[in-house]
Amino acid sequence: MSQAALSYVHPTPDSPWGTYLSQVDRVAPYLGHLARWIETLKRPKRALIVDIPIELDNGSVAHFEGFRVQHNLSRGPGKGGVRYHPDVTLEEVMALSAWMTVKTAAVNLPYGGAKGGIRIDPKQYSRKEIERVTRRYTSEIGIIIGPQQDIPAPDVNTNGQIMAWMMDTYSMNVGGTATGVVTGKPIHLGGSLGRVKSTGRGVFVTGREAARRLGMNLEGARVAVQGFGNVGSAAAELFAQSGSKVVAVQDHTGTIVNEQGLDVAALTAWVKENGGVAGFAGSERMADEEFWDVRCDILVPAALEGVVTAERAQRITAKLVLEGANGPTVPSADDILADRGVLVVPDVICNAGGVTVSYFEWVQDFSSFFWTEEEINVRLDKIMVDALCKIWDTADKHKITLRTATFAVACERILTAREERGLYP
Ligand SMILES: NC(=O)C1=CN([C@@H]2O[C@H](COP(=O)(O)OP(=O)(O)OC[C@H]3O[C@@H](n4cnc5c(N)ncnc54)[C@H](O)[C@@H]3O)[C@@H](O)[C@H]2O)C=CC1
Ligand SMILES: O=C(O)CCC(=O)C(=O)O
Repeated sequence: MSQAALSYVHPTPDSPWGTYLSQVDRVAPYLGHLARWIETLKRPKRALIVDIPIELDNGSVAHFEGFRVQHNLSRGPGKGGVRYHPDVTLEEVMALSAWMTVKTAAVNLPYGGAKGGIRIDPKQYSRKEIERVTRRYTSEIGIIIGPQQDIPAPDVNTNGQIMAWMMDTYSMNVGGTATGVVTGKPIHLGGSLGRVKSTGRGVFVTGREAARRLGMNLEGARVAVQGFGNVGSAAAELFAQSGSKVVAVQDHTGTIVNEQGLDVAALTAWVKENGGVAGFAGSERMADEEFWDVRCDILVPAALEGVVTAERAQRITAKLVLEGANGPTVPSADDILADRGVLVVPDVICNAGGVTVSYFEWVQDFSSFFWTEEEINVRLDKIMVDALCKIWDTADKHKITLRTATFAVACERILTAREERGLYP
């Protein structure tokens, strides 16, 4: 019997939750007897909405909406980042948490999926105000997070400092230092070497493997990157180090191009100093919409959801799309790219490097024994390559896209755990 749709969200075909539901529907034929559990994936286990009141620096009081959604906990504690953005909604956080469930299973980490967010533009607030927002949010979601329950991490507009405040607030509330409650922390507070660049590194590793299988040489390959934050900048740096030419970069301040290849190290320093790519000396400015027409071999969307629309999918010149962002491609665009022979390495495997090194951080925190950066990068590389290999074989076997294949591998693991744990009578 088909189940009623959730009453508290109203997804459209291209909205984040609508996109996710369509991805789940596409995997159903490949799940065999486990398909009877599929409804589990279509509703979050738990969604918490919190009010975050803080005193602003000018003495007035402001309220912010905060969310923490635990989509699925069948394979272990919840895991997933916290986003600070003015457009955050419950529906978006639900989708992001669901993609975490699929992602952690795709790389076989012992986690479920969760995500959090606060509806705030952090650029409008002082450091002290952001600290107050973070501490109040952490206290409010403290009833459902914990090293064995749900472990937040950085996402858009959050970073190691915010994780340090979250760790400190949670620790104060439980009465003892609990480093394992969040990952992506500063190194001297139990953070892991390699975590900051791990998501971008994972994007590069899956890109390198996909390019090899496509017979594409990275040396001289033209790369366009949307989003030059944690994920986009680290991926761009590794492509540049491999001899690729990063010809275009877009962020919230504008779009820049250089036919000869941008100096990625200099651009990174510029963005750190100036807050965005606009005005970078070694480049020309381009109209934002033209980014999607840039002649390139590899396209890396590494900003926000829903940017690869059906219309843009017709124009993209790349042969390989590496989804650094979560949910950048809407389902209709996915179909167009597949028909045009453009290979998409989907978010749920492509950007899994971050959560993989978060897992390493969590393990290191529990054992209080820390690994070298080389050990971390070698282990990360192996996990990503092995996972992609299994997904590729599944795609070949069923003649399906890498996205549906990733869902097939992951959902089999999630629903097997669901079945083995059973239902409480
Ligand atoms: N940080 C992490 O470890 C992980 C992040 N992701 C995903 O990667 C994506 C980027 O995350 P981060 O790099 O961490 O965030 P970030 O906050 O470090 O950077 C975000 C980037 O997106 C750009 N951006 C924002 N709005 C834009 C717009 N309208 N047009 C073009 N660019 C825009 C910003 O200027 C910035 O360069 C998100 O989808 C996130 O969920 C996925 C896995 C892990
Ligand atoms: O590092 C983590 O735990 C989660 C990172 C994240 O939010 C993501 O992969 O989208």
